[in-house]
Amino acid sequence: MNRHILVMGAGAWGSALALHMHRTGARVQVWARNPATRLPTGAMPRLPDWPLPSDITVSDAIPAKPDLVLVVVPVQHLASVLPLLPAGVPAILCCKGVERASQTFPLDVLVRVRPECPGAVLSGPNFAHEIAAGLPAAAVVAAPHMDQALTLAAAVSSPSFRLYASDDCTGVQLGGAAKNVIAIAAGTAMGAGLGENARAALITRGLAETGRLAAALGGQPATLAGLAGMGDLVLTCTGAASRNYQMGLALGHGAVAEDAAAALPGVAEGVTTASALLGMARAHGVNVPIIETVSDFLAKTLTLEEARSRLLDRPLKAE
Ligand SMILES: NC(=O)c1ccc[n+]([C@@H]2O[C@H](COP(=O)([O-])OP(=O)(O)OC[C@H]3O[C@@H](n4cnc5c(N)ncnc54)[C@H](O)[C@@H]3O)[C@@H](O)[C@H]2O)c1
Ligand SMILES: O=P(O)(O)OC[C@H](O)CO
Repeated sequence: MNRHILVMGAGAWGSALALHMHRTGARVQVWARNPATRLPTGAMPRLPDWPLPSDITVSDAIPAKPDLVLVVVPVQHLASVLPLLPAGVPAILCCKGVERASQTFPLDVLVRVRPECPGAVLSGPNFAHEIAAGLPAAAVVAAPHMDQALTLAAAVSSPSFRLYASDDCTGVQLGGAAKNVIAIAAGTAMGAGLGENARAALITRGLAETGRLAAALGGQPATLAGLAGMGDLVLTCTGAASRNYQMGLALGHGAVAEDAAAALPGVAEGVTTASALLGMARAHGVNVPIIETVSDFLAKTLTLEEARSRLLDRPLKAE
């Protein structure tokens, strides 16, 4: 069947997902707020030259009844884009983070802005340029009910991009949000020359605090051992292409946060998510020392040396 897919957002991830869906044989239409100035993907330094085929239309038009919508704008802009969603069409939110103003996940934003639209999320270890190149990858589609998640995972899967289904929307969204914050910590440690041992400790203890938070928020800690948790955490904390990791590297080298963010080839969601996740954790009485340290470091209430000391000088405890 020639399914009609609308991709909202024409950045790196929206473009990669448009190419992926086009390869499955779908008819793909991309919505961009300003199609004339859509960045050709080849203009991004870390991306190979992968212009969209001419039969993927890029415009500011929203079709009335596509079969599926993929929403791929940064989390802080989600609420301004969702009112454009065609009514009654399933939407998969493909962004990773926490809305700062409301301290809520993307699916909560959808329920607030468009409660009548059925929603799901897609998250996992996926660099856009690798998906665009058709390299093998896997991710998770989570929806409130497993049958919805299975249907949507099947709608997006291909022989090179394997989608697993989950009904743990909280765990999947938390994994995608937290890994960006931990990756800033990992990059900072590497940039400051603290070494591979320090990075491995940050990844492991970052996963531990994310698991605690998942349990408190009503998610399943086991989800954090999967693709949307450990899988994405490892990729983002070790893959040089990660913008969150690059942000950390620059901070570790001594850059000012605003300059480091401006030099990135796209959005680093961890920058805005750090304080929002910390707010969520505090509201639920959960101790998240790495997320707290990244948030305070980004807010410039801690120096790098103070951040290092704060993490290492805490009382010893059982693992
Ligand atoms: N790039 C990746 O490898 C990757 C992979 C998985 C998930 N993600 C997630 O996908 C989301 C988008 O990331 P990206 O890599 O595409 O970012 P990007 O910086 O490459 O592009 C963001 C796009 O959003 C558009 N945008 C910004 N504000 C908007 C608004 N108010 N209305 C409409 N469009 C707006 C920008 O014009 C741009 O085209 C993020 O949450 C990111 O964490 C990215
Ligand atoms: O470049 P980043 O840090 O936004 O990471 C991209 C993807 O989320 C990796 O899964």
